[in-house]
Amino acid sequence: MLNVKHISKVIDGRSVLEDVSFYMNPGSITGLVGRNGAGKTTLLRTLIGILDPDSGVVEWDGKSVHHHPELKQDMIYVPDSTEAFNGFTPMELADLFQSIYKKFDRMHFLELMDRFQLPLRKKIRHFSKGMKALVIIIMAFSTKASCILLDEPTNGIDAVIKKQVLSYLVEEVAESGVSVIISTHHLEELERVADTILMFKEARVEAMPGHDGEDNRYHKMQVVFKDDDAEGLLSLPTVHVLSRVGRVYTLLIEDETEETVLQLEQLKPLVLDRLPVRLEDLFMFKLGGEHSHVE
Ligand SMILES: Nc1ncnc2c1ncn2[C@@H]1O[C@H](COP(=O)(O)OP(=O)(O)OP(=O)(O)O)[C@@H](O)[C@H]1O
Repeated sequence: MLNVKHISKVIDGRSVLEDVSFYMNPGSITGLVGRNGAGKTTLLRTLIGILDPDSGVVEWDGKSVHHHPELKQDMIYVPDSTEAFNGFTPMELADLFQSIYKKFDRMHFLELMDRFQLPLRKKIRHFSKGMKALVIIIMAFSTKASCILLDEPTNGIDAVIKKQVLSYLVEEVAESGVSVIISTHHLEELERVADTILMFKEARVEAMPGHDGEDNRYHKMQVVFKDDDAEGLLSLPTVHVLSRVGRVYTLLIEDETEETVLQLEQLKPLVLDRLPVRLEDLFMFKLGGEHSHVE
């Protein structure tokens, strides 16, 4: 199990990680989201031991990752750029990984390369983005590491390959019980696969359940008012406006929903409908800033 305890990191005088704590169970997928420059890559690089935290500890199965280099056999970080691998063929890369990761499963690697019809002896620089993404992910899972950190794994790949990559991830996690962290800006794909979402804001991380992007604390409603006067609505402390187009408001309601809905009904709206909460709604609400909604 990965256990991150109160890690903090300052880079160039700026606090990038501040008292970050969370844990990750075996056989789970954790999504890491946050705005550009929030600190996602820094967190992944700190978890794997490339960067040292200024304070706090990262434990894998009870041992500090930073004090037990042998744990690196069981953890792998896949960066968002695969340029370093361009000069290799997949077979050459497999040889390299096998020399580093003692549990590297060559049969598994060959089976997957065959399943996804990827060439073994062609230089990776000649692969499409999608093929590159798949090879690197296959390579990571073939190491048989129990903790796999993926930085933007589906960047720039088309919807068909993305679906294949995500299905493959879910299958691997279910079968082999590995723990996976995926850092991504593609919120809709996390909704489908993540058990937990870690949301970055101002160097701090909030963990929330990932079930289809829903969070029990929040409910989404669409309201249409008879006239332009929605002052009553905006004065309700548990109501946040996600968007407004004319008299149509999309709202995120926090806690005490029934009471708030009663108050909304008293404003006699023309329409008051419940909508499913998407991860994107929570992202906009929590990370979008004060003026993120459409006026
Ligand atoms: N080696 C470094 N030197 C100086 N500043 C750095 C370094 N690494 C990261 N930073 C700064 O730390 C902050 C977090 O960067 P990081 O790459 O972790 O963010 P991110 O969430 O992964 O961003 P993105 O989504 O755009 O990839 C940024 O302000 C970045 O400029």
